[in-house]
Amino acid sequence: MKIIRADVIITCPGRNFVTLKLVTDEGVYGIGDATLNGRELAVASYLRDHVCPLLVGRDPHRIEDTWQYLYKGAYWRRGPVTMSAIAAVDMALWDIKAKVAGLPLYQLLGGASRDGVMVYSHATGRDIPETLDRYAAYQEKGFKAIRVQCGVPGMASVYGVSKGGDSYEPATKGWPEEQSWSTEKYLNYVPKLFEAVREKFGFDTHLLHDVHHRLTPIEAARLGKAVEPYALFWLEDPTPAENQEGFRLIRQHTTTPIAVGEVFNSIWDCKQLIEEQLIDYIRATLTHAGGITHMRRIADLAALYQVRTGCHGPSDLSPVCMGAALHFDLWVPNFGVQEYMGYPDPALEVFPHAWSFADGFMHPGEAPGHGVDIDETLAARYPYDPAYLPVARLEDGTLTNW
Ligand SMILES: O=C(O)C(=O)C[C@H](O)[C@H](O)CO
Repeated sequence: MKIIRADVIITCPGRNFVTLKLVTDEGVYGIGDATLNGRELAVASYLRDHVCPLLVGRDPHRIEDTWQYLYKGAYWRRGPVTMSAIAAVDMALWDIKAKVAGLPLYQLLGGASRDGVMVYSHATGRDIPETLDRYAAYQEKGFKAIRVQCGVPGMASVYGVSKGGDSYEPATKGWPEEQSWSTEKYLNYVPKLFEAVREKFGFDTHLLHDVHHRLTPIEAARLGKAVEPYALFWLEDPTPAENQEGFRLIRQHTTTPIAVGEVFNSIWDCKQLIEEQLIDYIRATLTHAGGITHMRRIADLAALYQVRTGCHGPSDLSPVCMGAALHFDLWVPNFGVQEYMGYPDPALEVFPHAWSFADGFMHPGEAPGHGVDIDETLAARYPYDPAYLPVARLEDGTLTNW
């Protein structure tokens, strides 16, 4: 069996997605997600100009060899662009292998370790009452785990909260939006949100929150300690993780579980955090961290230290990533939770999928492969539309972490 074509498809059904399609001489094809929010064309070019020509003629079954060939063969290792491109190839190859076997992908990984994949969604509001209403609506839909984010008095915009109060999409057209940030206002307010949730809804649903890299280690330690009574499932990205030793300080002060890793793209980014047990959940995911082949290595390392997975799953990773991630989640022994923000209808139409949701759990379905396809005719109706993630400044104008 040979790969005879490798195409990159860029489409914007509500937001931009980059998809790699590998076609074989036997007519079987596979697709992989290569979307890197705000830098989509860099990965598309990496694939089109440097990877696709190398794939034509290769045996699609040699997934490991192809992974090593693209990783070691480039000489220049790691980084989000390279690793997203490798991930797309890897996902497409696993899709092909499972289709040829006539099996859903999770069966090739080792079979199901659970009946369904617990997913969390985002309850966000401009203020606490609005967030509580959204929380109630997600509970009503059956979610067992809910992330909460809300507006902070005195701050014009806050990560995770849309200005109109509807679903949150951070990327904006034109130049990156400039947002302002005050750690003091945030730290003084956010514990009140958790208190209100626990007071109104009790402790039965898992409660999550994303700090989105905004605090220093000692500030994060203070927050983790202050919110211990609300028994969070996790506090995510409390401080930027380039400085992995910084997490020691957080750990010394609080038992609030910590989740990190959505901006990671290789096992090397996770190594110290996992080996020193500085985190409880690893958030790397298939598209940005080298596909199924590499995520399995990260999860296996994490399992040695009782760190569980909590794959990143925002609406800026395509439904292809979501489908493949659900197969991974159904199999991975040290599974924790999977993020699921959902997608606008046009995206779900461009990417027909086999997954399902019921009562807080998702299942990848039994279709051979990863169960997500692309309708190329429909995709062509939604041309690429440049958009950027925002940047954040402190109130005095200093650029800070968004
Ligand atoms: O889903 C999350 O936890 C995020 O933080 C989402 C990120 O802001 C988003 O993926 C950036 O493109």
